[in-house]
Amino acid sequence: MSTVNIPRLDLDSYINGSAAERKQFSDDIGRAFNETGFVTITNHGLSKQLIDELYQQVKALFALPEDTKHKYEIPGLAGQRGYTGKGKETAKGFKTPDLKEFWQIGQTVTDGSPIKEQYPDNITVDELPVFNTTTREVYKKLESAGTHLLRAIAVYLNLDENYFDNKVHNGNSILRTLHYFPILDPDSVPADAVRAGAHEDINLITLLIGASADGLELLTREGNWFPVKAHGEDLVVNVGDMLQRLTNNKLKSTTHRVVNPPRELMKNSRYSVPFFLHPVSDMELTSLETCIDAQHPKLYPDITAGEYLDERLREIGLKM
Ligand SMILES: O=C(O)CCC(=O)C(=O)O
Ligand SMILES: [Fe+2]
Repeated sequence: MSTVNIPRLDLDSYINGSAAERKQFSDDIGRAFNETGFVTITNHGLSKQLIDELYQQVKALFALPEDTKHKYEIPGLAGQRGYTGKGKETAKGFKTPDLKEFWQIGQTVTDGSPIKEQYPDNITVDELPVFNTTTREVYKKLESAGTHLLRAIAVYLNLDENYFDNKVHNGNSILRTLHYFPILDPDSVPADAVRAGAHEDINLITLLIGASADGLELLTREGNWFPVKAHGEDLVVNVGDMLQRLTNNKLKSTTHRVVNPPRELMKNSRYSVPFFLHPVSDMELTSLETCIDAQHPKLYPDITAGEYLDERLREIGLKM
C-alpha cells in the first residue's frame, strides 16, 4: 500500500507566528491540498473540555427515544436543520442509503444582516438545553478556525489574504453531528450498506472533530483506500468540491468514505462531527483566472454556491 502524506500543521503558527512561520504554514497546507486534499490541524482553538462536552451531548441526543428524534425531522428543510433519520442520505451514485443518522446546525446571524432571511432557523432540542449552547459554541469556533485556514490558502493561491473573509462571514456553513448506529444483526442490512459511501464534500473545506475513531479512509490518486488518522483532539481538514471548482482542480476534493468495522464490532456506535464550511449563497464559484492556463484549461461552467448546493442536495436524496 502506498503511503500518503497527511501533514500535521499548527494553526497557531499561522495566526500568531512570525512572517516565516506564516509563509511555511501557507506553503504546507497549499501543497497538501494540491497533492492529497487532506491535513490534520492542531492548536485550532477548541479545548479538550469543549470537545468532550460536545461528544457527551451528541451521545445524549442520539440516545433519545426514536419518537422524540423524529419530532425534529422537519419536512422541506432538506435535512439542513434538525434531525435526519436512518436511511435518508445516499452517497451520489449509490442505491443503498448510508448506515447513519444525523443532526445539523446552521448559521446564526447576529449582526442584523439581511442575509438572515435566507436561512431557516435552527431547531433547538428541548430535552437537551446544553446540546444547543455547546453546538453553537463549537460552530463559531470552527467557523473562526476555518476562516484562518482559508486565509492561509488565499496566500498560497496568490490572492489577497482576506479574499474569503466576506464570503464565509454569515455563510451557509453546517455543523453535522453524526451517529453511525449499532447494528446488532449485520445480516439484517443490505450486503452493500456502509456507514458512509464514497463521496466528495460539497462545500469549500470540511473541519472534522473525532475522526480518530477507525473507519475514515481516503482514495489515493493511485486508486487505493488509505486510513485517515488524527492525533488526540486534532481536526482533520479536507478540500470540498466548491474549493476544487474555484481553483480549477489545483486543490483536490478527495473522495473519502467511512467503512464498516469487522462484523463483531458492528454493534458499537461511531460518532463524528464534521463542520462543512460554506460561503454565502451568492458567491461565484467561477474558476480563478490564476488557475487557468494552456496546461490547465477551464474545467467547469460558472455557477453560484447556492445553485451548486441545491444541485448536490438533490443528487444525495435530501432535496426533492
Ligand atoms: O464520519 C466521518 O469520519 C466522516 C464523515 C463524512 O465524510 C461526511 O459526513 O461528509
Ligand atoms: Fe465527507
